[in-house]
Amino acid sequence: MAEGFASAAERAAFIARLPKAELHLHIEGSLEPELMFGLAQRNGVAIPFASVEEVREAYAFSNLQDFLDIYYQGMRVLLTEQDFYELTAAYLARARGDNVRHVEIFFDPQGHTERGVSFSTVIAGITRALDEAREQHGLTSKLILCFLRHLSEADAEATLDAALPFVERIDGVGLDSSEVGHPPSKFERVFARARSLGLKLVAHAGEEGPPAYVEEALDLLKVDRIDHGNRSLEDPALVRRLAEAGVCLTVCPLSNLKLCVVDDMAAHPLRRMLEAGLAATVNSDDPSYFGGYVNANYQAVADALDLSRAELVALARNSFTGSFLEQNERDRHLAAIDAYA
Ligand SMILES: Nc1ncnc2[nH]cnc12
Ligand SMILES: [Zn+2]
Repeated sequence: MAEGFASAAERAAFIARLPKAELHLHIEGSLEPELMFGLAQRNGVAIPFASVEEVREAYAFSNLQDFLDIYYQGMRVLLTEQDFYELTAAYLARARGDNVRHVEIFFDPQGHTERGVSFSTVIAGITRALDEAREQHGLTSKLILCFLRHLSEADAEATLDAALPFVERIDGVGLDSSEVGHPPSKFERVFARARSLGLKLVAHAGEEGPPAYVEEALDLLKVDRIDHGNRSLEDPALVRRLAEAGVCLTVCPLSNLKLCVVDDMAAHPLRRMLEAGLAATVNSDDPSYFGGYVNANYQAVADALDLSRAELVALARNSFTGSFLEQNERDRHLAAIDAYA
């Protein structure tokens, strides 16, 4: 057992009560099969599954694209403001159960507007649940609009236009979907416009794509954080740069395993990232599809790598220092971690 824990059960209890932030969560990826079935029925949307068990059996992926095909199909049951509210409220309840104190949520508006669901419907449902969680439970949040990188930059520009009436409710923009063949450079102009609007910037990079995509995200998009970033480790100069600049990486262990970014959790690069001085964090990405929410991700990687108390505390601290919270809020959470640890 790692230093500081008498047993795996003691480490599990420590993780469960550790205050943490989640910085990489696609709200559409938290759609549990039970809710998918319920919404399909309520909205009269046909889905190609006969049971919840059949849905879960379909969640066997050999790469990112395999997953994305089923993820875009799943979100077709989301039609009304109430649907987006229920989806978001269900995730926030899970997050609270994992002692998550702050969340930064991605949403994919193009996955909805292309089906005729308006931007205002999506954002009204999500923000109603976020506001409720803040008022009732003190769970704070930021909202990040992701552009789908397999679509054109013109489509992303039109999406940013559609977001303008709601820009007060949006904290940042991101870049997700099929990575290889869709480098960050494709979105340089729309990210520059988002930056000029005062929005924070993040991008998925180095999940399946090469280290050069991480460099492009930094140099051309000028991102504040890198989502995933695993393949940065292939380039020692890039690792040094990320460490020196303190760039937060939002790492997603169960996602990496399910999408075959790593072959085995014991080979996960999280400890190597920490040892290299990278500001790595642990997140769930698409928890309904990948088999677990944030504590399950901490648990899986901690068990496989035998992470110590100090390493777990570092990961939780990184989740707040890498967040878009105001400094005094970050300090309040860091003090809570120190008091707990
Ligand atoms: N892990 C992931 N990578 C890229 N796009 C995504 N969309 C939802 N999850 C994603
Ligand atoms: Zn992601």
